[in-house]
Amino acid sequence: MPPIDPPADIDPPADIDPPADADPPADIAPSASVPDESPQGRRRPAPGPAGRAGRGPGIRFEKVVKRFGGTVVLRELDFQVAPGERVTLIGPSGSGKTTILRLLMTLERVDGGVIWVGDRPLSHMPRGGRLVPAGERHLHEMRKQIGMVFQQFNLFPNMNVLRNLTEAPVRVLGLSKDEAVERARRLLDMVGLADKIDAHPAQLSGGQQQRVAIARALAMEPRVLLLDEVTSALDPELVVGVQDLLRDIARDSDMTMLCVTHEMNFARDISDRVLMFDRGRIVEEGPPEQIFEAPAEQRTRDFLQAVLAS
Ligand SMILES: Nc1ncnc2c1ncn2[C@@H]1O[C@H](COP(=O)(O)OP(=O)(O)OP(=O)(O)O)[C@@H](O)[C@H]1O
Repeated sequence: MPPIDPPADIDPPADIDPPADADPPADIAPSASVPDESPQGRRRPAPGPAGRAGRGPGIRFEKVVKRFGGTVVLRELDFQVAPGERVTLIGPSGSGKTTILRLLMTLERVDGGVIWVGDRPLSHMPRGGRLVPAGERHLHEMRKQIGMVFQQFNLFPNMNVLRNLTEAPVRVLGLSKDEAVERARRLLDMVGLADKIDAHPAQLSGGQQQRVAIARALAMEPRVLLLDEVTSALDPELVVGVQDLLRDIARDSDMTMLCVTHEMNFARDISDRVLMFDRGRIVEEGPPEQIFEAPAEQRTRDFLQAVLAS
């Protein structure tokens, strides 16, 4: 297989050298600007609500390029997230935030560069001393670590709540039915929907459906949790309950979390760090208090003002 082909309109990145035996260092070291502990000291070694001990892996985007047709959405994007860190992506519509989550979820493939999750490339796999685009089996293995909650819930409409929560743990993780049911019951209890176990999605409010979707993501015990505008499809009175649930999850678990939201108070509460995007690039990053109270860049100020006015 040839080395990674950069798109024609982008300078080719330097060859991506897989480390000796194709194993780069274990969890990506946090960059100097990444706090190791949140100010609240909320990182706990205890198992999170998903029952898994240990921090989620670090994530690193290395010169990542994504194009849709002739449009370059991400142009050699570099950033990293420390193990267990909670990072929120903000920025104007179309700046590439959802695309970043979809690349991590392997719903989209990179057109250049490499995405690392912990010590393994997500988008590529080592072969013959080079990194080559990942095959389906590699993607399937990597995907198990990553859970995503979508704006539109994406529950299976023809399955009841219990089956929505047990289907993938049984099929993908190989749990026995009893184990999966036990896990589902525990999670439904946690999200306050134990009494809806037999309901179908259409019988639930949007807020309840989103809680089920959160429980379903956690049922896979992901080490990375991606949240994409999870409250923007909800009626205003349902937003608080879902946000409170996610605040608790962020506080109590050690997953690495990436969140896209237009809710700045929510972003402030759950993030260790905020990345401000514009046209596929990071224009500013920092702890939430810095970004929201003293943004350095005019584009960040303009964006925050526009969000406040909306
Ligand atoms: N499947 C696709 N096909 C074509 N273009 C796409 C596709 N997905 C995203 N795009 C384009 O990529 C750009 C970035 O989209 P993306 O959804 O990542 O932005 P965003 O910052 O998440 O925006 P928003 O805040 O509105 O959700 C946009 O111009 C969008 O139209």
